[in-house]
Amino acid sequence: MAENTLILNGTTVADGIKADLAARVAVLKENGIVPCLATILVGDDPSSATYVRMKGNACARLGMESRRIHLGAETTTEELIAVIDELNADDGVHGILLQHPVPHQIDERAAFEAIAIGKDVDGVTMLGFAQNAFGMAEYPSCTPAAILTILDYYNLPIAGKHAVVVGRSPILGKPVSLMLLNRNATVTVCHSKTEGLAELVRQGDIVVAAVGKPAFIQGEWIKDGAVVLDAGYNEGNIGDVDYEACLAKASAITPVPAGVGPVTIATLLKHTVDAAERRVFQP
Ligand SMILES: Nc1nc(=O)c2c([nH]1)NC[C@@H]1CN(c3ccc(C(=O)N[C@@H](CCC(=O)O)C(=O)O)cc3)C=[N+]21
Repeated sequence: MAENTLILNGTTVADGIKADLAARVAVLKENGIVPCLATILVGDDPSSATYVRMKGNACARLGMESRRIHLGAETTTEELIAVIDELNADDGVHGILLQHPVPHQIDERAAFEAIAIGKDVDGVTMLGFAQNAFGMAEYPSCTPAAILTILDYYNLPIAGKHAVVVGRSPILGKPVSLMLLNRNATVTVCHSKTEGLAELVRQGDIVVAAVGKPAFIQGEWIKDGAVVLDAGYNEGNIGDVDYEACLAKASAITPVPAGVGPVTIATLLKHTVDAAERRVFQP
């Protein structure tokens, strides 16, 4: 393989999504509505702050509104839920994103569950997850949805393929596994306790890296001609895939940066516009 590996350009995919959204935002504004995403950041983790800032900036560039809520590192679960309840009740807010991870004293699951289903544009609630598992979600988790959007944009087949997902987190590995299954892939889900990981990854026609360990997926693990999607976002903009080594084996691969990340953000904006349209056009 190697010579003609297709670089899956997430920036191009995201630009297409955002161009479509700009027209929809304009129509909403004619109807007196500015789509609004509320982002909640708890604590002072610098990379989380960067991602949240990128989400707010992306809203601004599209003429959308964003409310950035920044809570202290000592915030309790009750205080966080009280903030979420206020945003749930606020008609000016269409989508709510609670940035993961939150400080350890907070019950993150309880906080996610507090988000009203109609505003769960990030697909983090149990009901949103269950709807997604049945292929019926209005707002599937953004990074999993971004991965499927990239595959579809490049017309890469999913049905009948063996997809190997490395990682099983509630907003990434687990939902993307179910979404690939719903598209008729045969799915293997690997994780930190998996035995014989390299052998399993080697069977993948599609490999999704969602582990959270820099450059973890090795080139020797990649089957010749596999499609590799890197959903990792480690310190220093390093993905979960050993990029050069996997590039040499893959038929197509997402880089980091400019792969899955920008499509994740565009998906979040799209879901927020969807939510605003539902409020205006089907109240
Ligand atoms: N509730 C929740 N939902 C999330 O969707 C969520 C989250 N929590 N916590 C953290 C991760 C991470 N994440 C990223 C999104 C975009 C880029 C991204 O666009 N990165 C740029 C580069 C970043 C840079 O230039 O610094 C790129 O890949 O091109 C990265 C990371 C969303 N996450």
